[in-house]
Amino acid sequence: MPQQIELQHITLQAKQPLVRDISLTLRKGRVLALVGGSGSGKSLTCSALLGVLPAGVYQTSGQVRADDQTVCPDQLRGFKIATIMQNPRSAFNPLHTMAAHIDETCKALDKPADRPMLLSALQAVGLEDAERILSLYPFEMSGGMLQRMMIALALLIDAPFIIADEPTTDLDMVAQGKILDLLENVMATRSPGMLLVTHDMGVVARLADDVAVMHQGAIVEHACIEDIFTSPRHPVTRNLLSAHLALYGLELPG
Ligand SMILES: Nc1ncnc2c1ncn2[C@@H]1O[C@H](COP(=O)(O)OP(=O)(O)OP(=O)(O)O)[C@@H](O)[C@H]1O
Repeated sequence: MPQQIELQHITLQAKQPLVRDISLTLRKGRVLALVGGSGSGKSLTCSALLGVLPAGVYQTSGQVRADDQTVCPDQLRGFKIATIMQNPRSAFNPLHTMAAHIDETCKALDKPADRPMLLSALQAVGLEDAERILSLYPFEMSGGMLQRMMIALALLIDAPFIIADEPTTDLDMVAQGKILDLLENVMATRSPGMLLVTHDMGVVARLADDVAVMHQGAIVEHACIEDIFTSPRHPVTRNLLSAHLALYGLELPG
């Protein structure tokens, strides 16, 4: 199993450049937060890592490496990298039960649908009544339950890396808190490498070890969590922190 996955000098473009010369390293046991305003290029960076660029977007340079070997992202998706997406409802087929989703995922990855592992993954995410949960269709579940199910699938796959793209954005405050507890627990018990995409500096403060800040398709600051919160350098980082502190009536020291 790889210990680190790197994006090296990735440049993406459609009619115009969208993402410029991005280099990031995900390490097992660490959470790298990718933050930045809307449209700064966070999701496209994740898509490049997963090899699922949208139609009309092309990679013009760069590579993905697992440990020290260049790899095709197709080899990583699912097998080595699990994804937890924003808006969990759109990630599930409305015509399939949870049991069918699990079968499909296991078949796609050529993994046996191991019952004890499945029960332990559901229990780990707090979906206790396994029989009932497995019989449910997505419309019968809340956003928080579906997000838990996505995390359970990531645990079942047992991928060493996880991309969590805005995992709490569409949830109410209580559900958000529970999902953050769960992600903290996943890090403590399984130590995957995690790429956490978020706008929310509160989420960053809770989970991240390192932070990369994106602006207009480029990484403008990359530092450990302590440095980001105590001595942010780039104006975009300072703005993100100011907006976060303002929620608590605080200001960034000059
Ligand atoms: N399929 C596409 N064709 C052309 N441009 C695209 C396409 N997908 C995204 N873009 C553009 O690329 C830029 C980066 O988009 P991206 O979705 O990566 O931003 P983001 O940081 O994830 O934003 P958000 O936080 O709002 O999800 C934006 O300017 C967006 O309009």
